[in-house]
This record gives sequence, structure tokens and C-alpha cells, in this order.
Amino acid sequence: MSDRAPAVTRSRTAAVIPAAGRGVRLGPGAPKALRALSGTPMLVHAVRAMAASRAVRLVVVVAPPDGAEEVRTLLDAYPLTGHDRAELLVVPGGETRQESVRLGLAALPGDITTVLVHDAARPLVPVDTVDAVIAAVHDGAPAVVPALPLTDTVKQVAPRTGAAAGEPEPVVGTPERALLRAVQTPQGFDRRTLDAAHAKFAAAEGEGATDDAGLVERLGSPVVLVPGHEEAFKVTRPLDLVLAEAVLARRRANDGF
Ligand SMILES: Nc1ccn([C@@H]2O[C@H](COP(=O)(O)OP(=O)(O)OP(=O)(O)O)[C@@H](O)[C@H]2O)c(=O)n1
Ligand SMILES: C[C@](O)(CO)[C@H](O)COP(=O)(O)O
Repeated sequence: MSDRAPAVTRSRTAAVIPAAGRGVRLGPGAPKALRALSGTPMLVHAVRAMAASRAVRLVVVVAPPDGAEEVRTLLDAYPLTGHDRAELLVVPGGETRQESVRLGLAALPGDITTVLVHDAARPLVPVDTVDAVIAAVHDGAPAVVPALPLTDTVKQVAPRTGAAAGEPEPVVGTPERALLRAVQTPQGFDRRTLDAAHAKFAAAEGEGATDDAGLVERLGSPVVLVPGHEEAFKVTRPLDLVLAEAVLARRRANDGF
């Protein structure tokens, strides 16, 4: 666990965890955040990952719109202990990730100045990555994103409507891979910057903003990257569950996690 964040900043940093998605790409079953990894709900892993940072005083979990009570009950069964003892709030979410984050931000107390936004679907992010994001915000960056270089080459295609799935798609370009990064969460923000971005672009809900830093970019504010971590991958498809179980098994074997 990092001790980089001084105690004085602890009271001003909060994490918002959007956890209101269905997990359609994971296949049928409970909402994704409530599914178990090594016997513990994915959301609990994500909450612990945020609370593991000494800088994080409050974690706001954004639950499915009709599931806030169920999520509160679930989290009560996994109390935070020791270094992880942050305050926990649960609020109902919305129809899109952007709307869910906006509802989470609305629940933050007025004295919070630094906000992390972290997908429940990235349950295994290491605390050193969390602390690196927080440290960069505290050093003055208004928006900080953990990111990794790509391993696949990426092709660009033209926007198409009505094409059948699996139909061959014409390629229109190949962006230079060395200039691309795959971005993760937690993304960290100066609270006023993130509030302004969500307020200004609320009307654009569902129109292509796939992360919060993207809204800050649209504001014209600078966004910087810090190194991400391969264990911060997003559990999206069934194979990702296999990888997550393998990571947890390796952690147990290495250090009794
Ligand atoms: N209306 C929504 C949609 C998504 N999310 C959250 O945003 C994060 C990233 O979304 P994603 O991985 O796409 O999750 P789902 O939307 O659940 O997945 P899918 O698109 O496969 O249904 C997840 O923690 C998810 O719970 C949310 O809080 N509210
Ligand atoms: C925020 C994010 O995790 C950054 O990679 C990602 O954009 C979320 O996308 P999703 O389609 O909602 O999973």
C-alpha cells in the first residue's frame, strides 16, 4: 500500500463507482457488478480497490436504478476494515454510464476536491495505480487517466447503418499504433473540472462519450496519462472472468491476498 498521499488530503478525495450496468456482453445472469469473483461480488473487489488508497475518504457506489437497497445490503455484508475504512454511500444510477456518474457526483459532499471515477467492472486495479492517479491530480493536473500502449494494430472503418453483423467492412485507415493508448480507470479529476464537464455535456448523454476524461477534453481542459496496469482490465466478456479468477489465484499464491 502506498503512503504517498499525506493525511491532510484524505478528507478531500472521493471515488465514484458506476455499477449500474447490466453486463449484456457478459451474458445472462445477475447485473455484472454483483457477479462473484472467487466468491466475492465484483463490486466489493472494486470498492476495496478504491478504499485501499489512504487518500480516499468516501466511496460512492452507483447502483442499478431499482437496486440501491439490494446493493447497500450486499455491501453491508462485506464491511471495510483496517486501512480500507472509507465511508460508503449508495445511490441509484441511470440509463447510461454518463448519467450514472453524474448521479454519483451529485451525491458528493461539498468539501470533496478530488474525484476518482472507477468502473465496478475493473475490480482488480492495484492500489499503486490508484495512488499514482491521485498524486497526479494533487500535483495540479485537472484530469488524469491510467493508460497502456496497444498490442493490437487498430483499423478505422466508416460509420455504417443497417449493415448485418459479421458482414465484411471496408477499412478507411490505420492509425499509427505508437500514438494510441488504451485507457482504464480510475480516472482522477479536480472536482470542479469534472462537475463542469458533466454539467455542460449532460444533453449529449449516450452520444459517444465513453469515458469521463472525454467530456473534460470536450471542455478544452488538459487531460494527462499515467501508466495503467494490465490487472486493471475491464471485465466485459466471459473470457475476462477466467482472467480475473487467474489473477486472484496468483495473488493468493503470491501474498495470501
Ligand atoms: N447505465 C449504466 C451503464 C454502465 N454503468 C457502469 O459503467 C461501467 C463500465 O460499463 P460496462 O463495462 O460497459 O458495463 P455494462 O454497461 O454493464 O456492460 P454491457 O455494455 O456489456 O452491458 C460498469 O461498471 C457499469 O456498471 C453504469 O453505472 N450505468
Ligand atoms: C471508461 C472506460 O472503462 C475506459 O476504457 C470505458 O470507456 C468504458 O466503456 P464501456 O463500454 O462502458 O465498458
